[in-house]
Amino acid sequence: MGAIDVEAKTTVYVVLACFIAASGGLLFGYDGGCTGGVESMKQFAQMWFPSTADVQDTDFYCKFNDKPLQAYSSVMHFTGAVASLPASYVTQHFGRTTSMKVAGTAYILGSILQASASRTIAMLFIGRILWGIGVGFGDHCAFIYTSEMAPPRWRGRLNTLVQCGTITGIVIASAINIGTSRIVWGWRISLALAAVPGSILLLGGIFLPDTPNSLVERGHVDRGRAVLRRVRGTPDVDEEFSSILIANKAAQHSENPWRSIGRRRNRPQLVLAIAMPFLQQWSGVNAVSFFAPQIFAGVSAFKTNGIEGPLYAALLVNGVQWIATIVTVICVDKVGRRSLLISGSILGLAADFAVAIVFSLSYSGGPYLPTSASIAAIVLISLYSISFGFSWGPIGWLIPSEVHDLHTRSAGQSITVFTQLLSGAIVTQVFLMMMCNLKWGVFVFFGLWQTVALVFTVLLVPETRGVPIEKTANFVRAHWLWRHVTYPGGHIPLEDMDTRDNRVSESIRAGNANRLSEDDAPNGSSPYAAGKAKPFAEGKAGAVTLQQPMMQSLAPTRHKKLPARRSV
Ligand SMILES: OC[C@H]1O[C@](O)(CO)[C@@H](O)[C@@H]1O
Repeated sequence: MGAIDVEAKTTVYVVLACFIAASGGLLFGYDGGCTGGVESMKQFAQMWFPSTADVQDTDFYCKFNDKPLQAYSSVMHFTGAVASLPASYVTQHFGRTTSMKVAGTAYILGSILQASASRTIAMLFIGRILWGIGVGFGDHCAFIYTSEMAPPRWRGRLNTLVQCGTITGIVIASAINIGTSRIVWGWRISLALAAVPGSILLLGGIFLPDTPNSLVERGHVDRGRAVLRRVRGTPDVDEEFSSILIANKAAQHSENPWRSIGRRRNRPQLVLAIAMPFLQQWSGVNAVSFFAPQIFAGVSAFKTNGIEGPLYAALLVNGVQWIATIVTVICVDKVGRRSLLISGSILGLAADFAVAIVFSLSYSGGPYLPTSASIAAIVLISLYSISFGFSWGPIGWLIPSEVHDLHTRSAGQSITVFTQLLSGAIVTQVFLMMMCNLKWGVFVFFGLWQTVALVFTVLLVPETRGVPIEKTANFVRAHWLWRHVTYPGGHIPLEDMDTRDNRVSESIRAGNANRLSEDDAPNGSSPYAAGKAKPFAEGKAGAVTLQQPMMQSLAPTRHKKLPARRSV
């Protein structure tokens, strides 16, 4: 029995399309890297937040504990969280590329407003609100676009490009800030340059094709097939296209996706959609990415370098994260998601606790840490940053974006973007206040969240590497623990067994669906549920292959014999 490799070619075209879509991440990153640095520039601080402009003698932990400054930092996140909800509607009903256009346009307008702000601080805040809209829409569509365009074997790699875009944006903005901090009104240049990633995304929205899944979902079946042929670089796409059609057919519920996602059968996906971005943010990454210049402004090793010293430290910490993220882009489809998450959590929590120990032992009041402690802090914060870069940074986005059925995918992605940005907003808003009150304890706090993330991953995160996107939802439902949440008694119904198990698919082909469940699943337990059958077969180099009978069992006529799907 021949196995059919559904891995189509990974064409230059699809890689390029995903690169452009990944600039949805660039918007987010540029914002993060730019804002922290701009806030630490003297002219900007004197003009807009005068109480933070002269902090020479203030306590190390409390230097930047300024309410308006925190509000300016976090307003982008709050708006982004809110914007991700309408983004779901637009992405689902008007296409992924329409959301790209909205995101790019809002971001460009936000840059113009902030860079030209004078007299009233409202211009700064409105500009940042527009950036929030850009990030809410941009993150929403970028992850869905890359997941749907990518062939299964490359999905992890292409999807993690978005986070790679984010950290690239942070690094570029950190480098630009070093240059602009030497120029009078340099902060305006930093803010104006944000229009560049906005323009890339806008042009992408105008010139890129929408995904085959979105086109089919919106009734453009022929265009969907044509795009699939173009991105796969072959006319022979019938098998993949038929699974998109079937997934679309299954998705044509009359039920509202927001209601569907709350159903019992979608509970694991919903929990992953919320927990992954939540845990990603509560590991404290924004404290490091956005506030690195502020943290390092209190570190004695940099005090002689004026404003530039902390900016260099920020560049270093984000630069190592950038390298770690690229490593994951390269290896995520080989190594798998779980092992990266687990090792990242362990390294991250160790680094957090170690930073807390260094700070607690060396702090004796006053504005600066001793030099040896400063160096230790930079090394440890860099280690934390590396751990985030190869694990929760990219994979905290990847898993939630690939686990939903087509019908609930856009709503699910909104929930993820909403949770991510809301958590980011809260961390951003309270971090400087927490640092002032908890002092080194803030790093213990973040370390504890990393411990929660570790336990969550071990128990509840399924390994979705190589599973075709049309099948990940059933794959997750069948996870050894989740299946007890998804199905009454933990028994997987036959219609959800769209696995590569030959026995299942051959029996379906032979019209023995009912016999299979009686013979092979005594007491109602299925061979899959009982762990006898392997859900997915792996070919060479981790490529997932579809078995011939499985493909035939996917044909709509074969489903006639299957029991009707219940809403659980
Ligand atoms: O790389 C760090 C950055 O990435 C994000 O997690 C977004 O994916 C941000 O919250 C953070 O600042």
